[in-house]
Amino acid sequence: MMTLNRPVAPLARLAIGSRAMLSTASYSPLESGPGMSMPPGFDTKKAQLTRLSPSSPKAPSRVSSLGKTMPPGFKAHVAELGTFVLPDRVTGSVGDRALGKALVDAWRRDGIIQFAMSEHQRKLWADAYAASRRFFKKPHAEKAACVDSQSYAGYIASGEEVTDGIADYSEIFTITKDLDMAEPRVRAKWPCHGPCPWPDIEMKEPMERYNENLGAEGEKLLQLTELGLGVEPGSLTKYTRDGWHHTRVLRFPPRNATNGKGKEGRGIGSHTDYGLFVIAAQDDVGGLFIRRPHEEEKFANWEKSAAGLKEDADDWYYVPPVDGVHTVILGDMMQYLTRNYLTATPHKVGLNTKERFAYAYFHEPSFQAVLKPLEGGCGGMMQDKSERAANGIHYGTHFTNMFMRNYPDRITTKRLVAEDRYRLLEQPELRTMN
Ligand SMILES: O=C(O)CCC(=O)C(=O)O
Ligand SMILES: [Fe+2]
Repeated sequence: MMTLNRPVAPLARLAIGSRAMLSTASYSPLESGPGMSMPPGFDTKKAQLTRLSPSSPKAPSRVSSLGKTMPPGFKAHVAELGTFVLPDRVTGSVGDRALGKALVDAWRRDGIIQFAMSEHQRKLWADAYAASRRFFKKPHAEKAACVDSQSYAGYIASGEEVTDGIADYSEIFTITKDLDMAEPRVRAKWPCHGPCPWPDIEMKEPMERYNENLGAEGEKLLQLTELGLGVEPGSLTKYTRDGWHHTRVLRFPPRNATNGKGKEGRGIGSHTDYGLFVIAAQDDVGGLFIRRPHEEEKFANWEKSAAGLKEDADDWYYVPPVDGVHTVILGDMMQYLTRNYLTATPHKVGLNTKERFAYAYFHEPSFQAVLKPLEGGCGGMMQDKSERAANGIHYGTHFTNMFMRNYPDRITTKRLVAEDRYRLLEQPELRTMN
């Protein structure tokens, strides 16, 4: 794997294969190959030069093969990312600060970062992947029985989810906070609160183990982000006490074996996710595309749907599968908190020639959190002095809005509406963190 090495960020350690080196995440030149072509009018030479800092030692010498897995029929650049290594603990050391800054810079430049899985995480992902394959192989009726009328956890059939008015082909098992019927918030009929309808222990145990680990990773990333932004420690992590973290375990059918409910070749339409970060793992098939931050591309998904944004444009970046890494993209709440200094990463999924499995863990604020934009940090660059930016956002309302929008026909949405649960979101106890 070839990476552009920049002489920056002294302590942003990168592991490439077995070698560790110093650099930040970066993009390689584009690549042409089967099923790929250059976007019209794109000048590779210029692109390479603009991605290198003036003092970069040399331009890349060969074109990567990572783009070979890109789903057919898509035009996109290939994102070749360096791989960060996260420390076991964040202490606020000089090294942590440098790493935090490098992460923030990479998100601002690329919209995505990639970090190495530990040996333990490789095992957790392998077990979750095996459980996912096992689950999705089950007969339809068995999978379809995994629903709950109070939570959005459970099975979503291919063609059931809607993004920007078009059915997605992803088949999903969603995991939300698993709360039994006696739990006070479930008894009080809080929207989206209820049990997770696990099919069996073989699915539950590995997924819970993996999620717990990713939860700790998410907290570490938040602490590093605080350091990178130069805001008070706790400015972000105060929102994730009892965070409304959730997971989407995903399977995508091959492009020639769909049920015809969606659009040819489209797995999930262009969208942004809702919270702080999405930490994701994918198998070796390939299908994920992202957009880099663009000054002129303005969106705020919590106000007006960003779904469908530039879906058919040519300037997407394909995120090739790399063994042993997690990727991290940003969500709506990170954009809101930083007043657009960090923006949510628009992304979409294409269908490949083979079925594809992926795992997306969403590190989120508490359902009850009312978020306010961060103060200070980044030399005053986090600016949006509008009243709108100062009002605060109730994360639970944003989450509920998004799930009602994605699953208009699901039993959970119907019950929420029939029982007028939505109005509870205004109550003070749903807006006060414990
Ligand atoms: O399949 C992927 O890699 C990403 C899935 C995704 O965007 C989502 O579940 O929201
Ligand atoms: Fe997503």
